[in-house]
This record gives sequence, C-alpha cells and structure tokens, in this order.
Amino acid sequence: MKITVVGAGAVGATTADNIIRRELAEEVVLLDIKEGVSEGKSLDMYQTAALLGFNTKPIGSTNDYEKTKGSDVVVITSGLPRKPGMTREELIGINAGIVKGVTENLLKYSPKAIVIVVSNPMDTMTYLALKESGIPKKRLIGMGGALDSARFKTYLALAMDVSPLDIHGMVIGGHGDTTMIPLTRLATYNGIPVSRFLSADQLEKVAADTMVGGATLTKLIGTSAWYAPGAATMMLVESIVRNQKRIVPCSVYLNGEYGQKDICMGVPVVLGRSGWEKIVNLRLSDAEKAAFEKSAEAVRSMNAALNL
Ligand SMILES: NC(=O)c1ccc[n+]([C@@H]2O[C@H](COP(=O)([O-])OP(=O)(O)OC[C@H]3O[C@@H](n4cnc5c(N)ncnc54)[C@H](O)[C@@H]3O)[C@@H](O)[C@H]2O)c1
Ligand SMILES: O=C(O)C[C@H](O)C(=O)O
Repeated sequence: MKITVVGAGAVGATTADNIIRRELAEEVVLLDIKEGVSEGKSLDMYQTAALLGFNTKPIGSTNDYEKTKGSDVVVITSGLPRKPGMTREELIGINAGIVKGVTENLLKYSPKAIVIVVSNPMDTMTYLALKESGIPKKRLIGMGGALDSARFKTYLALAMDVSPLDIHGMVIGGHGDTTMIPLTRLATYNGIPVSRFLSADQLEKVAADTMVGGATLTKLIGTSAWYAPGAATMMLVESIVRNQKRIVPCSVYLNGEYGQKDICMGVPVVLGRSGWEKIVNLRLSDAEKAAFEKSAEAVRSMNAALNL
C-alpha cells in the first residue's frame, strides 16, 4: 500500500504523521512545492519510528510527482488556510488553481488512486476535482463531515461531562459555517438519545458551536486547525485501506440522492477498499430536509463561481 499526501503544511504533515504511526501503508509520500520542507518533515517523522515503534516509511518530495507513482490513496491538503474573520469560501480563488493542478499531476502518476480532498472550500474543491479529472465518482471523497462530526461529539461530551467515545452523531450538509447540519435528533449517548440528557437550549448551543467550530479555532490560533483535521483525514484513509466499511459523512457527488443532483456535499457513506461504496439514506425530518436544501443552494452558488 502506498499513500501520498500533497501539502506538507499543518494539516498535510499531521495527516501523514497519523498515517505512519498507524502503519496504514508501507510508504507515505509527502509532497509540497516549498523546497526541502516535505523532505525535512518526513525525516523528522521517521526519527519517531524508533521511539514510537512503527515501520511505515515517510518520503519527502519537493514537487516531484514521479515519487508519488502508483499510490493507492492520495490526499490533497495543498492550499491556503483562512485567517481569523475570513470564511472558507473566500479561499476559492487561489485554492481552485492549486487543487486543479495538483489533481492533474497526481492522477497522471496514480490513475487508479482514491482521491481525498481536504483543501477549502472543500465541497467546491471536491466538485472541481471531479469535473476537471473525470475520475469515477466513487473514488473521490471530500473530507469535512468526519471532522465536523468529531467536533459535534466533543461539544456533546463536554456539555454532558462524559467521554466522547460514548457519543455517536453525524454532521451532514456543506462544510461551511452556515451550511453544516448537526443531526442532533439522531445523536446518542451509547444508543440513548442525547435529548434525554440535555435541554433543547443546550442542544441548540452544541449545534451552533459545532457549526462555527473551525472559525472558533481559527480565531484562537490565528490560522485554521490541524490536529483534528489530520486525525479525521487519517480515519477516512484507515477505513479505506483496511476495508473497514465505516459509515462516515463525506462530501460525495450526488446524482439524485438526498434530492440533489450535480453537487458534492456531505452525506453518510460506507468507506471501503474501493472508495465510497454506498450512500446511506437517512430518513430526514422536514426541518432537516429543508436545511439540506438550503445548504445545497449555498454550495451550488459557490460551485458556480468556478465557471466550469
Ligand atoms: N476540509 C477540512 O475539514 C479542512 C480542515 C483543515 C484545513 N483545511 C484546509 O486545508 C488546507 C491546508 O491547510 P493548512 O493549515 O495545512 O495550510 P498550510 O499553509 O499549513 O499548508 C498548506 C501547504 O500547501 C502547500 N502548497 C501550496 N500550493 C501547493 C502546490 N501547488 N503543490 C503542493 N503544495 C502546495 C504550501 O506550500 C503549504 O505547505 C487549507 O485550504 C485549509 O482551509 C480543510
Ligand atoms: O476552519 C477552517 O477554515 C479549516 C477547516 O475547514 C476546519 O473546519 O477546521
């Protein structure tokens, strides 16, 4: 198994680090345009092997795609992160060009790879990667819902003062401050609805905090987050390479599912060795359906800005 991560910045390096620690491949290539950075970070990571005990080898590459040849899974994290006060959508101008070029290069050397898009605005970058590359839809996955769901579970666990491990819940819709849909109605504490433990006001606050989870961290840190994004991306890679068939909300191309066509946005999918294997059809309430439609409208208007 060979995995490539493009972008050796905060998210890319953290993703690669998590992947090698869990030995999800024999080789992990980390590629960046900045001279020496991916080589340096890869060597630094490999120097933890003797301390942490793993055998996966990280390989750095300064923009040399030959080294990525034959990758089974490729992850795209290259692109600008937002600064405090910005929306993810404001990154579209610069990141569209980066994602387009990187996708082309990756598929030239790894035409059969499963592609995971992380760069923001993620749903639109996933759509762009699909339209520009023509890659089969089941091999293209946008990472956002896994992270948003982890934040949702964390805020629920904090409000209930319990372990996040015992919380189950999903966030679907777009990966934007106003487009996410935390599915509070379906969230449980080991199978027991969370509404048995938290008031409607508390649940509303958890949902609101989840939606601005990325913005909150960006304001605190000065740039966007990387620990949970890197772990969430690794979790997608793990479900794919170990064929775990986990159900994870991911941004995938919809062709009528959830009432939407020709758009990539977050819905629960089963992730296995061939990519996303099927879309799980949740029975949404009328309010959730309306929120999904509103979210799709916003994602669609962002896609229109690509002028494809
Ligand atoms: N989808 C999500 O849930 C999620 C979560 C966190 C971050 N993000 C997004 O991921 C992206 C990266 O965030 P970050 O914090 O790692 O940023 P960063 O600035 O730390 O790293 C980005 C890296 O991309 C590299 N890069 C730029 N153009 C490139 C190219 N053409 N080829 C190869 N590498 C190139 C840069 O040199 C830099 O090292 C941002 O767009 C951010 O908004 C998405
Ligand atoms: O918030 C951001 O801009 C980065 C990422 O999408 C996140 O949710 O952490």
